[in-house]
Amino acid sequence: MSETEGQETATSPASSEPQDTTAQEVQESAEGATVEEPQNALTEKFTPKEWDALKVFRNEIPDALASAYPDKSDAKTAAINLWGVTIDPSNLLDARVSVVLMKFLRARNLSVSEGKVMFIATLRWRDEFNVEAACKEEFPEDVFGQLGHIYGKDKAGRPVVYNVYGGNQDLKAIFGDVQRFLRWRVAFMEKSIELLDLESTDQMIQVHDYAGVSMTSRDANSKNAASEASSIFSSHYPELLHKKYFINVPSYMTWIFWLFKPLIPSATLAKMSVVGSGASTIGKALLPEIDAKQLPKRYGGEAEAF
Ligand code: HEM
Repeated sequence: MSETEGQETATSPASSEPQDTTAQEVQESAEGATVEEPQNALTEKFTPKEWDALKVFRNEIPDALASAYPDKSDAKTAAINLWGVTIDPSNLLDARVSVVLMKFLRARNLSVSEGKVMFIATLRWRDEFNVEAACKEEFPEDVFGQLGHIYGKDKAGRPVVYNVYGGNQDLKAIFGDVQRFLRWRVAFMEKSIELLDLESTDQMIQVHDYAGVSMTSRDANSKNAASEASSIFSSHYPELLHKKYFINVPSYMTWIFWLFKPLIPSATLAKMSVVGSGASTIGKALLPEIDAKQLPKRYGGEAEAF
């Protein structure tokens, strides 16, 4: 049975035309007419169970928007924008909207009620945190200029995003103001998401480079920043990560990985690997995913990058 077989739950009983369920799904509108379900390469991979959950979730969206924005009188009907996608409650039949909504369902094992709670909490958090302002903020180049790099793609076209938390960085200046760091980190995450077309790519690879860090780098501020950022990502950035590598981790510090275990959902933890130091060790871990031409030389690739 193909992955898309069984999605076609509401074809017109009068229709004797054979339906091409891989190209489009057909579903019944409120008036009983059949309407086409727009598809892209990502929605075509949804399973029948995922489609079922998505259809129920769509009906909950107006109510979710009303809960997220209690002060907005037209919240149930007004379109919102999330990660560059317009979510219009009056027309949710859009492939990229389906991809975004599916992230909340997948992060909650296809439970519509839990996915809805996460969706509402994410929209509220985005307002409270003021993600829009964080994205416009100018951060001092001498502090943040070398902290994040978006460079290259993996073999499946996913963007690769590097956080250089080691190196010769002034970690005291970076983490001295935890809230400012979080605004920078969230803005950097949003910038990385802009590279996802949500048509064929909807996840990224993240790399943390810890070259040169020591136990003294882990002060109260950097620990708070790390656990707060980690909690923001698991609560409000569902299913955006394909894999995450922690590279140049000093061997005596690998245990720190396990400190995060209680904070991170097990499915996310399974996407993470700790890699030792040196270009050849790192290359061995990353080259199966990222072509040498897309991988910086210092990580065992061939690219003349940062
Ligand atoms: C000593 C200096 C270190 C600093 C300044 C630091 C900084 C950070 C920051 C800011 C985050 C937030 C998440 C993000 O930015 O994507 C983070 C997350 C994390 N760090 Fe570190 N870290 C350090 C050492 C380590 C070490 C040695 C390990 C061991 C592998 C480690 C493992 C992790 C894990 C597992 C996460 C959670 C990732 C996530 O939720 O996506 N960290 N760290």
